[in-house]
Amino acid sequence: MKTLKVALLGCGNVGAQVARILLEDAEMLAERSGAKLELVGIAVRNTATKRAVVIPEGLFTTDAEALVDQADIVIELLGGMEPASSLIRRALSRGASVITGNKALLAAQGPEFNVLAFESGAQLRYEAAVAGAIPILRPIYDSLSGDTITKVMGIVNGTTNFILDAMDTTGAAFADMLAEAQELGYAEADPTADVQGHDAAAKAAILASLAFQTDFDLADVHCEGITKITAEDVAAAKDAGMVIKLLAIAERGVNGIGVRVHPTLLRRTHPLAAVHGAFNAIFVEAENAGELMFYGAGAGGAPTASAVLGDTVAVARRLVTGGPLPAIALQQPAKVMDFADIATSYWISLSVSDEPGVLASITEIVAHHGVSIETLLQGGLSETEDGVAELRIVTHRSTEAALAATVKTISELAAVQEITSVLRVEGN
Ligand SMILES: NC(=O)C1=CN([C@@H]2O[C@H](COP(=O)(O)OP(=O)(O)OC[C@H]3O[C@@H](n4cnc5c(N)ncnc54)[C@H](OP(=O)(O)O)[C@@H]3O)[C@@H](O)[C@H]2O)C=CC1
Ligand SMILES: N[C@@H](CC=O)C(=O)O
Repeated sequence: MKTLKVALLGCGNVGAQVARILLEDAEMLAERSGAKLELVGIAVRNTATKRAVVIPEGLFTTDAEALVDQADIVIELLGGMEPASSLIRRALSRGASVITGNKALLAAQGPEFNVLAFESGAQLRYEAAVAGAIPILRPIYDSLSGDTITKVMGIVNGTTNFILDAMDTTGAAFADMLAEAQELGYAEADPTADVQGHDAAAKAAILASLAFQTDFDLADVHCEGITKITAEDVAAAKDAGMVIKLLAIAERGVNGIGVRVHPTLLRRTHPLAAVHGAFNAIFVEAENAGELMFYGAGAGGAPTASAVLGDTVAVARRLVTGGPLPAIALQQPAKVMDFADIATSYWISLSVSDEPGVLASITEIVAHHGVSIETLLQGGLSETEDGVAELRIVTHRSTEAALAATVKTISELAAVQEITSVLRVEGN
């Protein structure tokens, strides 16, 4: 049986689990690959660090370049831009195949890596980069290649779902749940990438690129994180039979493809509302397949390692059987829809002076901007002791531009004391 040399870059949350599986399940992996997968080394920053799993000491090295230069397959799980980018380029340039979970790097440099891989005949796979253990990239790119995808919408960040879910179900505090997500190995090395939405935005760019056969990068994704979501927002949503989730949405519109990440209100009857903890789920709509939903563990060492090993076996099989790689698909230039043109509906929560005519003025403003009201929550105005009343409005779908203008004009009304929150609503 052929032996393929595997270099592992990184031995953190995910890398340590990949090493464990490569060592513990070597026989099973060899049977499935048709080749012995020999772990020849693990590059880390500090070889003395105690690891989550027992790994022979002799495997560790700080010389990542030398390790890459002797490998048939390089698994990059360092995270960040450098040295990950240079090491991936080094591997691909010499024809070694690369597996990575580094969505931030792929969203920035994926097209260049694809070209390098094509030129040298190397394989590049990155199923772990989006939604942890869930097989989503291969289904989108391969299984649905005979269909036309119209929309991809999902929860693709485990850390933020873990935080928002805990705020909703137990009333836990944002900061406490972020610390726990870090402890459990869900968060990025710099967790601001999770809570500010950048991790989900990178995944949205990758999903959109594969779903719509065009190259999107981070700059094409409208991105809002969850740092402004308060306990009051979560409670108000709950009160209205809704839940707040951070969604990544890529959809075909009249003027192109819109890709966005933002906190979104969902009715509790929506399937995505039932995605708890660090789980992820992705809805795909295609012209002929209709609606599909993919669900599973979206973060964490072992679940993510499962996706990495799936790619490793797939790469090894091709290295064993040989044969030409499929020709690289000619990517169309991205026609990114202007965010202002995207159609959505708004939840507007505001406090107003409890005086006659307020409701009529607000209704008039909304209509003036061509927007229509779907629901006035809590029956419209509900009086409080100090003459201030809370009002919650859910609009029908309209353009972002019209909705933002509506909110601005409402905020200028003398009777409006504060716009307490503006969130988007999906699935109504
Ligand atoms: N955690 C998760 O749930 C998921 C993570 N990913 C992605 O997988 C990748 C790895 O994530 P994760 O395992 O959580 O990250 P960790 O921060 O836990 O681990 C990173 C590893 O890389 C090593 N490393 C970092 N920089 C260098 C360097 N300059 N030279 C040598 N070694 C270096 C570290 O070495 P040392 O230990 O010595 O410090 C560590 O072993 C990231 O791209 C992440 O986005 C993808 C899906 C899910
Ligand atoms: N930090 C990420 C890890 C997986 O991609 C997340 O929380 O989803």
